[in-house]
Amino acid sequence: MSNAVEQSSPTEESEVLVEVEGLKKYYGGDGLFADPPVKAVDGVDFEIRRGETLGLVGESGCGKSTLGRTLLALERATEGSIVYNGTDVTTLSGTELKEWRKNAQMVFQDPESSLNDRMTVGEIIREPLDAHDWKTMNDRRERVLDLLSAVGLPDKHYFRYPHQFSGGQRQRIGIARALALEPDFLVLDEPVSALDVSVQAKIISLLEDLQEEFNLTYLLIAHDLSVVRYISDRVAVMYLGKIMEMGEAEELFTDASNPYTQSLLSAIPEPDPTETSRRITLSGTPPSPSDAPPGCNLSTRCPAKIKPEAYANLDSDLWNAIEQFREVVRERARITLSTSDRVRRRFDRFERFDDIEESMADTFDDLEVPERVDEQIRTAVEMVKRGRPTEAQEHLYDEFASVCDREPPEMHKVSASGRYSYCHRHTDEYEDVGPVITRRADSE
Ligand SMILES: Nc1ncnc2c1ncn2[C@@H]1O[C@H](COP(=O)(O)OP(=O)(O)OP(=O)(O)O)[C@@H](O)[C@H]1O
Repeated sequence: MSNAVEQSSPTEESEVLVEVEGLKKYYGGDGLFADPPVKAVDGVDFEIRRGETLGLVGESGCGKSTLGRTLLALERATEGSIVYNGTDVTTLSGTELKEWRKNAQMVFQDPESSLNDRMTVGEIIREPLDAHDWKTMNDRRERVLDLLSAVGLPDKHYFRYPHQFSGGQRQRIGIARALALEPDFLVLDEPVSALDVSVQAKIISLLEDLQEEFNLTYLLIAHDLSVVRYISDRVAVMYLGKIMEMGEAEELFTDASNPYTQSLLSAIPEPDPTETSRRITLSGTPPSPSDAPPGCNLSTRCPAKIKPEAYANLDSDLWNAIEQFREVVRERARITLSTSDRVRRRFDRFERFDDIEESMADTFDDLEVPERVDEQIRTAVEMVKRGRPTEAQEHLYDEFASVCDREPPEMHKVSASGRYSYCHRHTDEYEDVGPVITRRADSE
């Protein structure tokens, strides 16, 4: 248990290289009649220390690549600051931005498509040097030869073409190119996921050697959690545009605090088949990043969600059924109605959502439903049938929402090393995450 804190860590011995505050990256949403924006990154605060590897994990679409690209100013931030070595990168443009970009580069996932097949390897690696008019042509050639050697490729590859190489070799070329301008900071976006396992190990070891040799700082985006655990000093866990938990890698992997991290980690297969660990499944599907829940981002799927006071002692199956039904109504509210549907609704002829009755029956038929709950559900069903799912959604929210639906959680320091996590359960007011998840899983 802990209290909400300003972001801080007692182990902040090393120098901070990148400091991110309130960073948001939204797509679209401009204009009077536009759809709501896609909130790919929705207010993240963290820092990256010089020389460390920060792992960034989370389900597909949670905003990892967007965050990586925004940190490199390849995307313009919607809000917030990215202070790199004292400079707020979000305020740079033109020559200043071009000059800054030397410091920070990206290594892409797919070595098949990220290299231009019409250029020789030498030209590919030299291109950033040419673009920045770096020293003389002779110096550039020397630099490329040095880089080839640094990534373990012989000089003779200078005049060859990328298609003559294997995936691993192509990734070495991509890494050499990223290093050309002597950056301090690299975003590695799934750098090994397109490679065979045996090749993955070699590229990881190369990245480690280069980090040591050139004192590089890495942000490593990867979906393979074992790779992240192996290579990262610290790890940030992202869900729906927000960081849910962040801290020392080994500690986070063995003692996660946030329900989302616990669920993500429970999906890793046990190396020892005699050990059985429980898989924590999240209900439903992730909400759209253009329609995130108003409270905690995880509130629609959380395995440790807090129940509202009036229903604190409600049977777990019934509680799950209510949550499931709320999700069904939420899905209906996301459907854009055609003009004819809206006309029918106006004249009380709307029938498109009549099957909500069936969904209600499927969800609640085997359960004992108290009168108060029954009444609320039936009212919502009538609203949906009349073509007003948003009203139904609000009606269910008013009755069944808990603190998790209503308020975004604050950041809490959850370990002595300074790991932090966003969850309402990290306060003394509520039972801790672990026992709740275990009890709910046992009762299923
Ligand atoms: N240029 C864009 N325009 C509109 N939406 C975008 C754009 N780029 C990303 N998105 C949306 O932003 C959200 C986050 O995408 P992003 O690629 O950053 O996620 P991710 O975690 O890196 O996913 P993955 O692991 O699959 O690469 C997604 O909903 C995606 O569709």
